[in-house]
Amino acid sequence: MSSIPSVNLQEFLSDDKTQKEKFIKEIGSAFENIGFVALSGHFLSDELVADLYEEIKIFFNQPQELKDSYEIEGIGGQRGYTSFGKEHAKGKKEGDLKEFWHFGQYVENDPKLEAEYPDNVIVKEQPKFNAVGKETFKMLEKTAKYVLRALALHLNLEETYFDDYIKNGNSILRPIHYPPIKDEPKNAVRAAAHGDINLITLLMGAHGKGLQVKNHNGEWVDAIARPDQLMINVGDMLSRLTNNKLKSTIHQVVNPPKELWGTSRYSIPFFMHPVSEMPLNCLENCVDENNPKQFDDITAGEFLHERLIELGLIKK
Ligand SMILES: O=C(O)CCC(=O)C(=O)O
Ligand SMILES: [Fe+2]
Repeated sequence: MSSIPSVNLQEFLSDDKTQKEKFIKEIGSAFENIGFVALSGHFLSDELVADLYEEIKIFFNQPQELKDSYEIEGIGGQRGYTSFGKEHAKGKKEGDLKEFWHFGQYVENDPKLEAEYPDNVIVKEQPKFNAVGKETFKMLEKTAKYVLRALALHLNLEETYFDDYIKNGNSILRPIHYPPIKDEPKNAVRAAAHGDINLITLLMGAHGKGLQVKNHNGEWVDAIARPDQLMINVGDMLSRLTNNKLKSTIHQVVNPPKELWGTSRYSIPFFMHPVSEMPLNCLENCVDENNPKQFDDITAGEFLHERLIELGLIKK
């Protein structure tokens, strides 16, 4: 049995109060313990998922020169292409063995945020690439909104507590390509051990081996989802907000055994971020004598900036 619990979002969306409460309890306790859950009943269709994989595989297969023309200077890799080996985990000097693309927020009715966020980058060679990315972004954002509503109820907050913070939030959809491995990597893995920065992450593509999660005993356990499930985890922002009641669990993507070095891995995380002004100050009802406040007050924007420097994506 996998140590990552499974939940079905349709239970939360049903009119049956018992089903709804069951979902809240299950996801709440999963996030207080292992920090990860496999979720079915989301808003992505099989067709959309297949279309996005097709588009990103075409893109990552393009000549390096063409991909490099989509790497934009001065925006900390927040949109468009980031080349192989550039990002490293916090505290590590070796780059991860991956290249990736970033789709960002499609701001609606908010000129201030439109000016704050970098524009999405259009891939001219692939007419469907951007439309498919945008649709996937929207469906994952909608899924994440309901997951956060369930978590708000679990935390004894208003159900819609997160709604205004995530509307036009600084979220990122990141298709990743881990290329075939040619030479024995020196101290580098596909993705070194890290916690995610954001509120929650929704990951497509966790149905092959590779992703591992560190449990309470410090052991690495495989995190494998069924093809119809998204892997969802708590990020550092939500852990700070809840004074670590919800756990942002360290995870990594290991290199495959040598006989599989010739194969690529593709995965597509959606990092749900709030708007930069959201305070991540520990919630009052998560602090008491037994759980003293563990984190300094900070906004989401300040926290993100700090991390992008630590990951090597922005220079100080
Ligand atoms: O590729 C994966 O399965 C996970 C990637 C990941 O953890 C991340 O990009 O934050
Ligand atoms: Fe991650």
